Amino acid sequence: MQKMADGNTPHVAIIPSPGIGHLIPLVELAKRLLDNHGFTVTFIIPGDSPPSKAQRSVLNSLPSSIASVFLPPADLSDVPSTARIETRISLTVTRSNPALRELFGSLSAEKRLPAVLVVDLFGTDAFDVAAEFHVSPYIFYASNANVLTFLLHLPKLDETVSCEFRELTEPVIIPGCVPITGKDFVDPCQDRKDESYKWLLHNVKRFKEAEGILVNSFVDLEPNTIKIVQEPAPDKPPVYLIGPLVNSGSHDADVNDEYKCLNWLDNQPFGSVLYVSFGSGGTLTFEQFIELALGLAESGKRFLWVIRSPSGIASSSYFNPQSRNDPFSFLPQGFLDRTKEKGLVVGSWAPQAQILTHTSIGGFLTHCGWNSSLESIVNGVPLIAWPLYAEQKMNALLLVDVGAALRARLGEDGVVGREEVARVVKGLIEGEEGNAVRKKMKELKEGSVRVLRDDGFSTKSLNEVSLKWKAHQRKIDQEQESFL
Ligand SMILES: O=c1ccn([C@@H]2O[C@H](COP(=O)(O)OP(=O)(O)O[C@H]3O[C@H](CO)[C@@H](O)[C@H](O)[C@H]3O)[C@@H](O)[C@H]2O)c(=O)[nH]1
Repeated sequence: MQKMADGNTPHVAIIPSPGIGHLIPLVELAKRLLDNHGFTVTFIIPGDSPPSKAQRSVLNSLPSSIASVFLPPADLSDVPSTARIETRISLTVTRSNPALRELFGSLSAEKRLPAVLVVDLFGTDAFDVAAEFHVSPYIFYASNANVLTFLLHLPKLDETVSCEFRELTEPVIIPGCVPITGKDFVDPCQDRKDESYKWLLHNVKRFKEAEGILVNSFVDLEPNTIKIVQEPAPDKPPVYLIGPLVNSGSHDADVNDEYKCLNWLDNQPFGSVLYVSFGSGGTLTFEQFIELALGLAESGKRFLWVIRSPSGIASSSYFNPQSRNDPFSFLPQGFLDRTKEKGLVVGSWAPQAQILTHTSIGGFLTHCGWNSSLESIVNGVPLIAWPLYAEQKMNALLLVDVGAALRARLGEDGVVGREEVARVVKGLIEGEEGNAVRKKMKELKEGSVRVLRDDGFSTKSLNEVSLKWKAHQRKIDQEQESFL
């Protein structure tokens, strides 16, 4: 355990559920709470195995006033290996409650109990422990207000729709949301009999127990949704838009890869390179991997592609971004030679935050993970949406709807063919449609700067939350005093 909060300093505990995509924005939240609001922060990390290299590298990069406590691994030995990621993530948090209770017990004995516990989408069972210690429960929703609105509506959909959502023939209209077909609902909703759906519903039903929900989005990106999601309603906690909180470090990138990527980008023309990456865990099928490779080559455009060994399960690298096999061995024969003038291919992990700020980058082909989407937006980099799993199809709909992304279209066989890859890549980098997206991205980038100024929308929202948290800290401190 690293240094922990001193008594009397406002103290927040954060539980990121497993997955780097959940940890990274919470780390940025912690830094903001420390720098702008004088909080000390303790990360409490649950897992079902010892912490990964990626987790350690992210947490080790933090200032010493942000502490980290790794809870003992939760026992998931009875969970089938075929269980979906949402099931594993939720169970890990739920089964870590005894260890969390013990930790809060010792913090309380030392008068260092946090005023607030922040969890993410899959962490609401930790509210049981928060309630026992009078710690105020909050949710940090790491994706956008559009998907949050959908999730808040999910219990009602669950009651009113009897078939599988994917069988619905009409798009579902939810006030404040982009119209959405059942097939594009978040992944765990694709099979209502699966445990992952039950866990999602379980967590979402507990959202109402939170004192507030913080969302990593900002007003310019989804103005209509925000108006609706912030309207007070029974069973809906106040919603605060505090984003964009984006990755500011290179974390797990290999230094050689980091140097290779940035050095290569230094030698490319301004705005010419398409960055291609599917986040911390996304993988393509072998067939799709090949079509993407051939399409990139056929486009004739420059690209920086982060590859991972293909797999039949799109989220197969979620808990461990590193490929088990050599991903280069799956590339079409002669590919690297054929594209060496135009392309750079790196394995598994790249310094994405630095790449997206580089002036040679002209576009980002992304799986629409929300962190990647925001990192692109704050740098004004136009997107090609290529969603894979989780809530990424909903993110893609939103990004295309606001004009921030072009969409790579699936063929009838469910694969994006090489011609389509070449079409959409050329369209983004040099086409008229690319210009429109670039223009929109410029506006969004400006908006993302505005909301984070001293008097900006997101800054004011976080100020409001911070005042509430400090008031609760005083109450907790008084309670602890009166026990003496
Ligand atoms: O080579 C890489 C790949 C990723 N990253 C970083 O890792 C993060 C990836 O986050 P994200 O783009 O959101 O993707 P996932 O890791 O897939 O995120 C999970 O969590 C997100 C937030 O809840 C969801 O939006 C996604 O659907 C879900 O898969 C970003 O900060 C990237 O900068 C790197 O630095 N280098």
